[in-house]
Amino acid sequence: MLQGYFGQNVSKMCESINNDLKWWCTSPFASWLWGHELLIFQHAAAQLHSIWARSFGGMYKIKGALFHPDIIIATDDAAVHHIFANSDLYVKSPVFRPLIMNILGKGVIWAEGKDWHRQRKVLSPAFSPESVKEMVPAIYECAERLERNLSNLILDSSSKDGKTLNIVHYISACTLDIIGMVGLSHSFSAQSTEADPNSDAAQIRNSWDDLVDMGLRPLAFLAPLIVRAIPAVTRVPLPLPHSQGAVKRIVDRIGQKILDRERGESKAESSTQEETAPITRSRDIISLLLHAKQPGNDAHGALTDTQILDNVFRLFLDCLYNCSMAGHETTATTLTFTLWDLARQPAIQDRLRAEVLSHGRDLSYDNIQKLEFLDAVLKEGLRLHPVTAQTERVPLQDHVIPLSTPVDGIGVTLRIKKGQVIHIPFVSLNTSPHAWGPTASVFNPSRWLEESDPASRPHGWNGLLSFSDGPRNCMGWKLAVLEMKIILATLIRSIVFLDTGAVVEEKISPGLQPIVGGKAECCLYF
Ligand code: HEM
Repeated sequence: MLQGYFGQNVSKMCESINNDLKWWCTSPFASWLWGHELLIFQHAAAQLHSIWARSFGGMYKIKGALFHPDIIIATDDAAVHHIFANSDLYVKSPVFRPLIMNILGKGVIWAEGKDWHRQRKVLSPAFSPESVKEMVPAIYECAERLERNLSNLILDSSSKDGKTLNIVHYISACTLDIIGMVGLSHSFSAQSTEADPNSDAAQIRNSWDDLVDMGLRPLAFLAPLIVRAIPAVTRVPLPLPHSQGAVKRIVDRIGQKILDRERGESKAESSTQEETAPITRSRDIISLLLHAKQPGNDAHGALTDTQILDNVFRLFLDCLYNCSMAGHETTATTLTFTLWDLARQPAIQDRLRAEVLSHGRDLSYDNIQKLEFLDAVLKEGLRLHPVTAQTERVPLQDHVIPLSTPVDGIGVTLRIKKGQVIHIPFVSLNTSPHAWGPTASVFNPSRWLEESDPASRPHGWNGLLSFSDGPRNCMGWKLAVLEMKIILATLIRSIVFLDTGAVVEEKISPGLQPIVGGKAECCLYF
């Protein structure tokens, strides 16, 4: 029988769950082989955790697959805040680190301890408010290109009844172009209408599609479980790391080219600096990393070439696997889901369009900041569809976790052992009725415009866990938010998005994905 962590009554849970979970209710045991993990995989992202958290409270245990010890699911606000605040103690699973290293290299996402502190410090200036503001012209350029491309496609459509497009690829091409320009001063031309199918952008796109497809197959359930049961398997060339290896090779090659170009430029700069006025150094990420390597700059210590490449790579495949998604894919997926929400709620879409158009066609940076409803729509999209649907942490020593809701027989703290695997489902936290009220699962941007005491909100960015929390929160959140606001405002001012009526399921592969008929896609009608 499913054990509420603290032994709550299972019949209480049965009252609140829907029909397709009846099997679960009547099942006396978790599967002896798969524990509860197969069931969780078979459902929509974190769907079961949201239900179980309502029945068992903020902390409960599930049975691990392949005889893995029980896993704690944490959705208690104080506990989750405590875990993220102590990021040196609660680390990403050591078992999966070699896999992350194979896929992502030894960049900031893989690093722990002193290495992570150093890399994060070196990267931080690239994401300061001033640096992000400098990225605005590039973001506008790409957003307007997307608006033009979509408008032309709609106008060219021979059908009088409008046009249906899978919006995912268009938005992701736009955000790839943005990340190329702001991160690397590199143009991928992903939005070019005459795109070469062999171009880097096309290859990145194809590899990403392969990865998403693979994540929807049964192997995606098995692969991490096998790695967890037999960690040495990460040294065997498995299909999954191979597919990502292809992307890594592309990105390493681009990264190396950019590195050589930047090195050439810095040499040229230093040889002319004595004769001319000092040259303003570019603030893109690669330049910042190279700056950290300059002799005499001991502030952060020198990064090795491999670390520089790993961080370049990191830009493209940001958060992949452990926290999933590429820097551009995270943003693209959030936008896709938000547009889908707007397509299903035409009144909300109209209200957003009216707000954007009230500023004319001049969508300056300052004007964008003033758009309160746009801000509310974006927050609501991020709340309902956190692309990193869940994450995992493991304590390096025995520890005591504080709880916001005292539990009978346990009290206000929970003692946990070193090595205990803890899963934190962001989706469930962001849609908890306890924090967000009875309409927690409904797309209702107006909730952000209502008076509320900020202290009553959960921890995280505006009470959301979408960008995680604590010292290891998302480094790119300011860029992501600005980028999404500009793209959304640019599109909504001239295009009306309509729902096709297709049933879209949200699955994790490797981050949250819109899935229609077993395939990753989100079609909208224009
Ligand atoms: C909507 C867009 C985005 C979302 C929802 C998002 C979400 C997240 C989350 C949840 C984490 C923590 C994952 C974990 O610890 O398990 C993370 C980490 C990170 N994100 Fe993002 N991200 C987004 C966009 C970006 C962008 C555009 C960049 C940079 C270009 C970026 C850079 C990073 C970095 C560097 C980390 C690792 C931080 C560290 O470990 O110290 N993210 N992101």
